[in-house]
Amino acid sequence: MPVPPLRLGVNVDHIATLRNARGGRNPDPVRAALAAIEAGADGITAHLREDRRHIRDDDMARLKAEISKPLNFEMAATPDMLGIALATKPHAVCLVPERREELTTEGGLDVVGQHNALKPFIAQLNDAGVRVSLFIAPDPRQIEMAAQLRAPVIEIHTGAWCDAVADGHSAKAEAEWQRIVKGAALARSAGLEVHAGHGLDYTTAEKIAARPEIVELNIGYYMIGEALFVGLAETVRAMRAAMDRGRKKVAGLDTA
Ligand SMILES: CC(=O)[C@@H](O)[C@H](O)COP(=O)(O)O
Ligand SMILES: NCC(=O)COP(=O)(O)O
Repeated sequence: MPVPPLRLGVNVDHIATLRNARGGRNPDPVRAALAAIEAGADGITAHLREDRRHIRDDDMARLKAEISKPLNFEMAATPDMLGIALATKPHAVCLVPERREELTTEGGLDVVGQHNALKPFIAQLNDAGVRVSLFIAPDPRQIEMAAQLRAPVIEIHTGAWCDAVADGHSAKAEAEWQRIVKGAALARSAGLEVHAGHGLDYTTAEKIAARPEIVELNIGYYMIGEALFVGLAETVRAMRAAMDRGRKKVAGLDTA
């Protein structure tokens, strides 16, 4: 059987985290999205959190207006967010759990416990032609309920696996990996499209890319961090050049 291509969705949330540290407009997550697409990203992911800690409403609107690739709008299942998503009409909405006090999205959505509450959100988004994805742990009960709820897509939360790999907890990492492998196979056999993401780096992305059931990875935080190092030297050179150009404009200046 042919192996489907694996799409890369670049999450630009943490460009906005940096921008918000100073307020203002820089660095701009839309500029980052355009650069990511130019470099080969197949789509852009952004999470409009209820507390607006990174992406803001106008970022989401600008992303939808300015990017040429699919926008994956991550959000909590709340009436306010549903209204914004229906007005924005992104390619996809990924429903995620949210707690204000968390540092990052710590677990998957409890679709088993919340199936009655989630049903109308999924139905309205489906009716609006938005592809719905549920961000869940690789837990068989959650996967089966996602299929029953008629969500076409799940995104497996890879955070627990990535944390265990990064912390060198090999037994835990292997157990989490097996959950992902089995969960991806179960989801595929239940007719779901399978995505994965959270905390992926080069090593974990390479490993999970070998799972043929998974057709999309959404990756942000690690790449934004790496981009600083890859880009810093060039940025320092550009700043040096700008300063030198300015200095040369001062008539008669002794630059020795
Ligand atoms: C749902 C998800 O995994 C991403 O949206 C990621 O969580 C973004 O980073 P924060 O969790 O820090 O908002
Ligand atoms: N849904 C996961 C995502 O968009 C990216 O997560 P991370 O790489 O920023 O941890």
